[in-house]
Amino acid sequence: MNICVFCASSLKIDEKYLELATEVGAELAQRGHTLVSGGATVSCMGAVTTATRASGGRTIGVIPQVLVDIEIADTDSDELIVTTGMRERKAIMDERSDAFLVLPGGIGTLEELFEIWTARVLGIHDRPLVILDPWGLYTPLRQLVENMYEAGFTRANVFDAISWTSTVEEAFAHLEATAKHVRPSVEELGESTG
Ligand SMILES: C/C(=C\CNc1ncnc2c1ncn2[C@@H]1O[C@H](COP(=O)(O)O)[C@@H](O)[C@H]1O)CO
Repeated sequence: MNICVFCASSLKIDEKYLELATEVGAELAQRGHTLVSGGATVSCMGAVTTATRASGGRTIGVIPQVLVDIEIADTDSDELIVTTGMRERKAIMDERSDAFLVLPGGIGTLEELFEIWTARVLGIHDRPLVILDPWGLYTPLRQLVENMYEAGFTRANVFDAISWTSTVEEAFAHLEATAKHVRPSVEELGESTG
């Protein structure tokens, strides 16, 4: 699968979040998946891409020109797509992904999570959306959405559209068990075209 990982760009976070992103990148590659990321070298975004390639995995980075200009683009990416802006970037990350994994992050990560979550609740797509939150950063968010549900602001399927996990193993097991369409690998494509 092409798995999109949304995660932090901040340089101020605890080392444990970078270690988690590294573990996720390695696991993603070892399970034979391709990483779709925001194409930046900073923080967890950089950690997940570096670890994916270090474990033999393929990476697709999608980054707006403005971030290329400040020289944080992941130029080692197997495929680096430069977009005119953030909206186009998110649209391409969406198009290129079979499943979505959200790690601890800030408001940029939340924006990405909510776009995919909302679309799934509305039935616009049925791809897996998994949160990996070992330290409970998103527990208040979950509570907030529960409050919204109880007050009638969200649809009943809001929690069917997302899975909360706390270990890397659990997160990947869930992504793989619930994915409905899987892309042929680069090797399989090569074989079929001779
Ligand atoms: C120069 C530094 C960071 C540059 N900022 C970003 N670089 C790349 N991608 C970013 C940046 N800020 C937001 N994004 C996007 O949102 C997600 C992460 O945002 P968050 O607020 O850190 O959760 C990320 O997936 C990007 O798509 C160093 O300070």
